[in-house]
Amino acid sequence: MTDSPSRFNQPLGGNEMPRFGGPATMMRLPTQPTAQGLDAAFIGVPLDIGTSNRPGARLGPRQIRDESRMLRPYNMATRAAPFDSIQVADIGDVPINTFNLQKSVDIIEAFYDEVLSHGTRPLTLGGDHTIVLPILRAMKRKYGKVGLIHVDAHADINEHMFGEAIAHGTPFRRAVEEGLLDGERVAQIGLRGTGYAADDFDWSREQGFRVVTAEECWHKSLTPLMEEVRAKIGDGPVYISFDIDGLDPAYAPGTGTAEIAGLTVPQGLEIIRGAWGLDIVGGDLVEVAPPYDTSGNTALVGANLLYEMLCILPGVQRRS
Ligand SMILES: NC(=[NH2+])NCCC[C@H](N)C(=O)O
Ligand SMILES: [Mn+2]
Ligand SMILES: [Mn+2]
Repeated sequence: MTDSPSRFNQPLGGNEMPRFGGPATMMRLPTQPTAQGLDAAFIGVPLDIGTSNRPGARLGPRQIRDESRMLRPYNMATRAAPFDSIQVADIGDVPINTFNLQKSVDIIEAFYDEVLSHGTRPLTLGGDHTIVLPILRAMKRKYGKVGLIHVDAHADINEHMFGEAIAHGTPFRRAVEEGLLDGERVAQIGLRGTGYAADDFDWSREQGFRVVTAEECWHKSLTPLMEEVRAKIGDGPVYISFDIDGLDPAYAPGTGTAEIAGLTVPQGLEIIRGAWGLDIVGGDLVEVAPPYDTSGNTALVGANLLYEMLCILPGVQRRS
């Protein structure tokens, strides 16, 4: 059966070009210089000068794109058909200034203002978690305050790091201070490890966040939790920020601030799939550090999670 040619961009097929060949874009999709005409865009932010331990996330976008060559167009678990439904492309990387974090934040913010001006929903390949702050600033100008589904081992609500307000451990405190988030519509899932004080997670709770520690997730499906999260998030715009270190280091070793006893990959999939039906305005997958990812499997997991975010975007049909 020969399908009529789609009016939407298609990833280059694994039987058209060997998976180890072809363009080095996300899912080997077409590329274009801006988000004009796109419903969704994959964007790389190759920044890691906000990291506090292992470096390397600057190489995350390139590695996630490389490992995304294994992805096929249809989601066999949810029957989502993103490339039959919406227009998607890879619009490349944000030209950050790797010698100046503040200037990079400004560059990222301006880049996402332009992307959002087209009504496009960005799916971002990080880079370290600092990048979510400028993205959320742009989101506020487009949508007003947004809800947040945040997967992470860390709350990333530090007051500062070495006295600096901007780093990968501070973005969500800055976001609350700047009025970018609707605290009552925020869930942080996977928090764990050691802290600077016993009440480190309480600041999130004081903002109205639903804090789900890793211990609360152990040994169970997260599908029931996502029913609660969907009810909390409601109908308003919501952003997904997925720090790959929310997963256990056994499944995602290639990351900069690994913490033991994290989420499984199936639980990560349940979280994203459980957001189906929400008004997802964008998402990111951050903190993949290829120099510590000798097998490439951390980047492979990241690529799959970004694909799952694509599959739950508004407008993406599911095949009956
Ligand atoms: N996005 C991240 N990986 N954040 C890591 C922050 C680490 C932790 N908050 C610390 O201060 O040590
Ligand atoms: Mn983290
Ligand atoms: Mn983080």
